[in-house]
Amino acid sequence: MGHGELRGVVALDGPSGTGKSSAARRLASALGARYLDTGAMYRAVTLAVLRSGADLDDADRVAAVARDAGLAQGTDPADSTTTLRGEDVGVEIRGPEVTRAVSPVSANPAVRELLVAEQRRIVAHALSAVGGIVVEGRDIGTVVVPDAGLKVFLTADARARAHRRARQDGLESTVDAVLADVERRDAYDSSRAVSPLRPAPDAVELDTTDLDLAGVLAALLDLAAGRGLVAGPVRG
Ligand SMILES: Nc1ncnc2c1ncn2[C@@H]1O[C@H](COP(=O)(O)OP(=O)(O)O)[C@@H](O)[C@H]1O
Ligand SMILES: Nc1ccn([C@H]2C[C@H](O)[C@@H](COP(=O)(O)OP(=O)(O)O)O2)c(=O)n1
Repeated sequence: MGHGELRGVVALDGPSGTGKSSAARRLASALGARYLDTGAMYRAVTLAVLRSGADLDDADRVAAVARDAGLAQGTDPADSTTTLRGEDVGVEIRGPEVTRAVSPVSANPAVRELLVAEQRRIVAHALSAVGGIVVEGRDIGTVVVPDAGLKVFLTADARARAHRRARQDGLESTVDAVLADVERRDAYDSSRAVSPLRPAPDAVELDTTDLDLAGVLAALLDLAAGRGLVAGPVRG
């Protein structure tokens, strides 16, 4: 409230546990904008692949399952739903089976081509409907919306990210296991051939290790306002 309205696209990228989802959702809510969680889309396709029994290494089969999955991703920051043929899979896509398989599925070039096209369609629709959208993922500033008005690359120490993730999952005792998983997925996502995780040359890097969520939101609001992306009253 009282922050003004987002005009254009804010792209938030970065590794797991840096706070992309939390920050993107809050920023979109504060600025009356839509919110797109692209990781949820890769996770939902991964769930469809696991359910189909397809071999994760069978690139053609995985791509065919992705095309037939009936995926729909909502953009309401207060309730962003992910459905497969109308079935809400928001909880299941956060489970360990999907988390284990999502990196290889998201490295599939045909899957990326399909989802990037869908993400661009969602962005264009949001811009014409409400004028602003916050999009988070790994390749938003580099591939999906290279002309975004603001690109932010979130970072944080791996151990801080593992602590956040473990707390989120209610597994405080297994920080070391979560840390290993976070580091494995970072390495995989950063080294894949297609759209590897890396900051766009014109992205602003924001280290969230020592910031709480309110601090991250304040920094993002300042950056968006500084880029002239916020119309109307800016704070107070
Ligand atoms: N700056 C922060 N300080 C403390 N906890 C945070 C911060 N950012 C995120 N978290 C917590 O860490 C967990 C992972 O955050 P999330 O937004 O899902 O990260 P990402 O989308 O980058 O994987 C969530 O439980 C969230 O509440
Ligand atoms: N734009 C995107 C978003 C996610 N991915 C891949 C890489 C990630 O390991 C998985 C899951 O992304 P998600 O943001 O849900 O993951 P975390 O919340 O960080 O655990 O999807 C991607 O390749 N490109």
